[in-house]
Amino acid sequence: MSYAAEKQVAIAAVRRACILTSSVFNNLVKNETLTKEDASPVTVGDFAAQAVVNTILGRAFPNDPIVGEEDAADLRGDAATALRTRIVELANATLTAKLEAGEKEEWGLGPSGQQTTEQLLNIIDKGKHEGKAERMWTLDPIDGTKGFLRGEQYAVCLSLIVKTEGRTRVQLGVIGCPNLPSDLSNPSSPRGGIFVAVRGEGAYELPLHDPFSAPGRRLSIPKLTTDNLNLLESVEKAHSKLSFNEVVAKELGITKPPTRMDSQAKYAALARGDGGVYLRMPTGTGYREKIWDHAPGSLLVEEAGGKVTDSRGEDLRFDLGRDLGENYGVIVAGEGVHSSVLDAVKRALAKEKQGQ
Ligand SMILES: Nc1ncnc2c1ncn2[C@@H]1O[C@H](COP(=O)(O)OS(=O)(=O)O)[C@@H](OP(=O)(O)O)[C@H]1O
Ligand SMILES: [Mg+2]
Ligand SMILES: [Mg+2]
Ligand SMILES: [Mg+2]
Repeated sequence: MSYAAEKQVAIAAVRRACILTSSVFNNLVKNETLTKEDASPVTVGDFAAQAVVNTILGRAFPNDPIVGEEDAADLRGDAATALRTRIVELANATLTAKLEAGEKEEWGLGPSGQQTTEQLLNIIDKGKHEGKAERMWTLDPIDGTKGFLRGEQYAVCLSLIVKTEGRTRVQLGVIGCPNLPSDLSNPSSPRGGIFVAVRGEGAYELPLHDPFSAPGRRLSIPKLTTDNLNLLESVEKAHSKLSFNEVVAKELGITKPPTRMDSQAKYAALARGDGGVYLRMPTGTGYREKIWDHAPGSLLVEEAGGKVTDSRGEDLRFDLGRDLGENYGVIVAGEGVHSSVLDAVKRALAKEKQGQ
């Protein structure tokens, strides 16, 4: 299946959300960030971007469930009036902006797209789905919120997961990276891109502001050897075990320093040929990885010629609910090096067990 209609809607939704988040960053004021129950931050940008994407998906594919990271519970009380007002203003400004190439008014866009506060809170809550369905979307409206707040990497991440022939797999992935430099080695190179993959059709990078103007650049992971590999890893020490990565790098004979980057921009960078290995091993707190943090990125890398597994070499599970299941870590690499990385991870795990 080509998922052409879904792809068009998803690209348009991610583009609008990226414009919103970029404008929020430039105008973010102090009280526009909340701390969630798990102590992680969420901003007016995360909520408003989820409202925008869910509105578009809800209009274009009303029967599809959405598994979104955020919910509106913290926005409903009197204490949240200022926050709520700002989110409504941002979401409506984004939805009502004039129609661009590839967009349709029936998706809730353009001058007639204004929503009430209640409608927007309810559409944010459409993302509360349990994550088990024959067909569902995943949305991370701002992946890497901490990176977003630092003015560094973050991504708007959308995927479509479908069960076909008994297998639940990601079929479409769209990742908007407003801050990703076109050349990672040159931070002043032009920034921003939309990364798109449809299963069986390859991975592409499109221009962020005009994604329908051209077919985009096809992505293919170059054949790297351990001499020219380097690790891509999280910035936040709490999100993955960076000390373990050092051991794996040694096992692999990698000499280049790691590239640290927030969000699924790591998957996008890898798909484009930067780095070569994204390693995300659990820190031992019992945290379970979320499907929206890996679904679009994993398809993007696979379609660019890479492989994504856990540390046992097994496929990631997108059929268990909002979590990926028990956290065995995530190993992402080009086809040619994935098995060496997996072996190195296994050796490093064995050494860790022996207390070496
Ligand atoms: N303890 C723990 N372990 C592993 N992962 C966690 C943990 N806590 C949070 N998260 C998730 O990490 C998401 C951000 O991942 P990143 O790769 O961007 O991490 S990092 O910021 O680069 O460190 C982040 O996504 P966002 O919340 O969308 O930013 C979280 O879903
Ligand atoms: Mg995330
Ligand atoms: Mg997020
Ligand atoms: Mg978050």
